[in-house]
Formats: sequence, C-alpha cells, structure tokens
Amino acid sequence: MHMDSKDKRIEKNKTLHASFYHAFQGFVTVFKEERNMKVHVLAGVCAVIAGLLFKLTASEWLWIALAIFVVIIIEVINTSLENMVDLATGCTYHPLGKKVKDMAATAVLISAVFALVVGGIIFLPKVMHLWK
Ligand SMILES: Nc1ncnc2c1ncn2[C@@H]1O[C@H](COP(=O)(O)OP(=O)(O)OP(=O)(O)O)[C@@H](O)[C@H]1O
Repeated sequence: MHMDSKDKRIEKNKTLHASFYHAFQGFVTVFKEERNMKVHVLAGVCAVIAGLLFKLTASEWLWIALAIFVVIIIEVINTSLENMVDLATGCTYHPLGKKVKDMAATAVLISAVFALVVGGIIFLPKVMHLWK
C-alpha cells in the first residue's frame, strides 16, 4: 500500500497538463498496486476484442463501454477509500475502517456483476448462434 513518490509538492495543480499528469499517475498507482485492477483491465480488453470479432452494433458497444468504465471507476474509488482508511487508522484495526473497506468492496462486486450481466446479454446469444 506504500507509495513512494518523488513528487512531494502539495499545492494545487496550476496547469491542465499537471492535472492530467497527476490523474494519470493515480491510474498507474492503482494498476500497479491492485491485482483486481489488472483483472478488470484484462477483462475489458477481452470484451473489446470479442466485440471486434462479433462486430457489435453501436448500442451494444455503448453498453460494453459503460460496463468497462463503471468497473474501472469503482475500483479506483475503492482503492482510494482503502488508502484513506489506512491513512486514518495508521493500518491498525478499526470497526469503521472495516465497514468502509467492506462497503467499497461491495461496490466493486456489484459493478463487476453488472458487467457480467451486460457481457452475458450481449455475447451469450452470439456465442450460442456460432454453435448452432
Ligand atoms: N484498518 C482496518 N480495520 C478493520 N478492518 C480492516 C482494516 N483494513 C482492512 N480490513 C479488513 O480487511 C479486508 C481487506 O482489506 P484490504 O485493505 O486488504 O483490502 P483489499 O484486499 O485490497 O480489498 P479489495 O480486494 O476490495 O481490493 C477489508 O475488507 C476489511 O474487512
């Protein structure tokens, strides 16, 4: 959970470039530190490849894109909350820390189920059709 950044400044971003740079750094940190994020990104890449192979319609692509982005956004928020809990508790046990982390994990789980449902509705009939 420890992040050793060379960038120690704490003032507000002064340029759009700096805002984008720090937002990108946030994504890189979640990707490096959270195994689940790697799984989500891999699943998203697989869905995009499958979408290209099955030549999805525009509305099907919109649902797939929504599912991919929702899961990734919730995972970023989950990781952010986990870090906040560790910061607030000093990585010691606290019942409220447990509540926050468990609820954030629930949000990730619900978003992943949503993505599975969307993927199932779009891809399952196409896969069944291939087998016929
Ligand atoms: N400071 C704490 N106080 C109380 N319980 C905690 C605390 N830190 C972690 N836990 C418990 O351990 C679980 C796992 O916490 P951890 O920080 O390892 O999350 P994680 O394994 O990275 O979760 P996820 O798989 O959602 O990314 C939490 O859901 C919570 O139940």
